[in-house]
Amino acid sequence: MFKKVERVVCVGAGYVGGPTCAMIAHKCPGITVTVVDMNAAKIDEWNSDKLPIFEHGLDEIVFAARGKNLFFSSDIPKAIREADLIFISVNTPTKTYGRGKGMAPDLKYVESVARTIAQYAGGPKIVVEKSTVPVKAAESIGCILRDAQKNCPELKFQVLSNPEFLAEGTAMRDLANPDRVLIGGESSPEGALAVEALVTVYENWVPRERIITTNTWSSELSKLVANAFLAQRISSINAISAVCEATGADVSEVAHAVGCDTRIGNKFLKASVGFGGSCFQKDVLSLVYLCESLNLQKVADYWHGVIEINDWQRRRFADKIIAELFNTVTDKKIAVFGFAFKKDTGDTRESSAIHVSKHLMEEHARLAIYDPKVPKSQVLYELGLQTSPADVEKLVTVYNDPYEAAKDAHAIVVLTEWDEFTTFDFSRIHASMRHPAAIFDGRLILDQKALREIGFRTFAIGSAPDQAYNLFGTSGY
Ligand SMILES: NC(=O)c1ccc[n+]([C@@H]2O[C@H](COP(=O)([O-])OP(=O)(O)OC[C@H]3O[C@@H](n4cnc5c(N)ncnc54)[C@H](O)[C@@H]3O)[C@@H](O)[C@H]2O)c1
Ligand SMILES: O=c1ccn([C@@H]2O[C@H](COP(=O)(O)OP(=O)(O)O[C@H]3O[C@H](CO)[C@@H](O)[C@H](O)[C@H]3O)[C@@H](O)[C@H]2O)c(=O)[nH]1
Repeated sequence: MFKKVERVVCVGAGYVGGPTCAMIAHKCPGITVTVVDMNAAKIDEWNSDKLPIFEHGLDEIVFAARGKNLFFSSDIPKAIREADLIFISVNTPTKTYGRGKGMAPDLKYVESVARTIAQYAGGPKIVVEKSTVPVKAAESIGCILRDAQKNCPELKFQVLSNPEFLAEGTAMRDLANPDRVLIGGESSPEGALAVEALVTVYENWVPRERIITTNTWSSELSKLVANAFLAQRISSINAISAVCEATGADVSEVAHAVGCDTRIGNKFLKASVGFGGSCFQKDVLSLVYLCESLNLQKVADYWHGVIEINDWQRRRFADKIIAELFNTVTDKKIAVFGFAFKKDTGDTRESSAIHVSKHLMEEHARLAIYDPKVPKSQVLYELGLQTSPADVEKLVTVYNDPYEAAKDAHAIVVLTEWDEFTTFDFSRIHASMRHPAAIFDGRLILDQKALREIGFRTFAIGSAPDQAYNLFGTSGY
């Protein structure tokens, strides 16, 4: 029933759908790939010279394949009709209303795509969940598709789970050389054929031993668990960063010493002002909600601790800034360096910068925000959602020049680990600031000693105040 895959469609032209399909088109010249989206403006951008998202290496691949075997279109019915295999790669944000509000993922977009496929398929299709979904979501998609089969016997569907593990900022590298590709499917002969059809697509560039096949529910759950484990490592080291600050241990040294144990490993142990991004919080909350729904409250509480520590770390950092600026930031200009949730992306979803900025705005600080990739409109939009447009208007200015942002500021707060921040002329910056001038490094990227020699008061996550300089007390938190 499922022949060799020649036409792939991806519904959802976002951070996952765009780069993933660009990579498939690049690696599989024999496959025609069409990416569709209900947002026509976004499709226009994908068809333009300025793509809607920034990832190293993405432009080159898209510009080379576009119009040959890679297409971006708003004609969803046509694309679905012509496809052999359809990726569902739409957003699954945390619900903001109703049952499961603030915890469960909103599956309305996934369901809507399933219904559209049911309506326009016209023949056999392999439907692949690429979106991150709770366990058993494939069952709901299958149910909608099976219902359509009742009136149209030529329709045949197999639903697979194929979660995506790319990280933003390194998406093209991750896609070109994944640690693993995970495919879950039914154990029936038809299911096995569908799994094999998708394996064949990935085999164009991923070694077979790195393609893992499992049952559908293992695949869906593994995605949530992978993100929960990664987020847990960050919360673990961030919890330890507080112990370091109180004791004179240094969190980078501790992370290095601990991470050298090959059983633990050295990745995802960088202390920070808290993890951000569209995935970690959403997916850990989704796991917590799942556990609660299964009456596994102890397990739910355990994973919820990861989120609690993350919120606490953001708050703790903001409180430290306020305490060290003599317990008041009212009307003080504070330069914020970095607004994206991590370097090498313009994405601000759930960025810790939003939360730290919000806490400082509640204390009436005047924020001067600089980020090399995040547009002004996006900064104002994100902060407007958290506070009020009037407060944003009054308290926030977005700068294109970091030196202007720092001029006359009482402090600089580093919230994203952009490489360029380490290249700034901090002597020049110090000279232009109000004194005593302070730097709060929430990403551990700056040379504290060099900054102190220039004359800055410094604070870095996870390191105790330098006793030789004795610039900060231990008060405040
Ligand atoms: N962003 C990441 O780094 C990442 C990595 C791995 C997995 N994921 C998961 O992948 C999924 C997609 O994430 P994303 O970051 O690409 O989201 P996104 O918001 O960037 O893109 C989703 C796109 O889907 C479109 N869409 C929604 N409903 C639609 C419909 N019914 N028909 C057509 N188009 C529709 C939206 O217009 C949007 O352009 C999520 O489940 C996410 O958790 C994301
Ligand atoms: O040691 C570390 C590593 C990361 N972070 C922060 O954690 C957040 C997430 O970073 P990262 O995981 O690199 O980026 P994402 O794009 O959110 O990718 C995660 O979420 C994706 C969506 O599910 C998954 O596909 C990826 O595998 C998973 O890494 C960012 O704010 C980072 O600054 C730290 O604070 N310390």
